[in-house]
Amino acid sequence: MRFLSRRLVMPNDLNYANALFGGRALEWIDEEAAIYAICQLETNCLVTKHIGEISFESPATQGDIVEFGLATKKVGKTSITVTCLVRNKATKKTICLADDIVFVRVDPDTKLPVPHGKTIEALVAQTQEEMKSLNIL
Ligand SMILES: CC(=O)SCCNC(=O)CCNC(=O)[C@H](O)C(C)(C)COP(=O)(O)OP(=O)(O)OC[C@H]1O[C@@H](n2cnc3c(N)ncnc32)[C@H](O)[C@@H]1OP(=O)(O)O
Repeated sequence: MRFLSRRLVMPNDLNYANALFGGRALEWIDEEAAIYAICQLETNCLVTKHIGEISFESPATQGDIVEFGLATKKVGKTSITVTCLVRNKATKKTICLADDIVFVRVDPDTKLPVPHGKTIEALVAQTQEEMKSLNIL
C-alpha cells in the first residue's frame, strides 16, 4: 500500500462532536481512490461502481494531517478494485478503512463498460517504474 496523499483536517470538515465528519472522509476516499484508479489505468473515463465495506476505526480532529494509502486488490476486464486506508500521519493510527472500491472504465460517448486493457502484472511493473521516477524506492 502506498501513502502518496495527505490532507489537513480543517474546521469545515468537523461534525457536531468536533471530529472529522464521516461524510467528508467518504468524499475524500472516493476522490483519492478515483485519482489512484485513473493513474493505474491511465484513463479518466472511469466511474465509481461500488464501494464495499467501510469501517471507521478512530476519530481525527482539527489540525490532524491524515494520509491516504491505496492499493490495487483486483484487476478485471473493465474494472479495477482498490482498497483505501486513511490514517493519522503522526500516530499512524487507522482512522478509516474502505475496502472493495470498484471503478469501471466506460466509453465516453455510450457510457457503457469497455475493456481497460490492463493486467495485474502490467500494473505491478508500471507502479515500480512510477516509484523509481518519484525517487521513493
Ligand atoms: C468517479 C465518480 O464519482 S462517477 C459517479 C458515480 N458513478 C456512476 O454514476 C456510475 C453509474 N453506473 C453505471 O453507469 C453503470 O452501472 C456502469 C456503466 C458503471 C456499469 O454497468 P453494468 O451494467 O453494471 O456493467 P457490467 O455488469 O458489465 O459490469 C462492469 C464491471 O463492473 C463489475 N461490477 C458490476 N457490478 C459490481 C458490483 N456490485 N460489485 C463489484 N463489481 C461489480 C463487473 O464485475 C464488471 O467488471 P469486469 O469487466 O472487470 O469483470
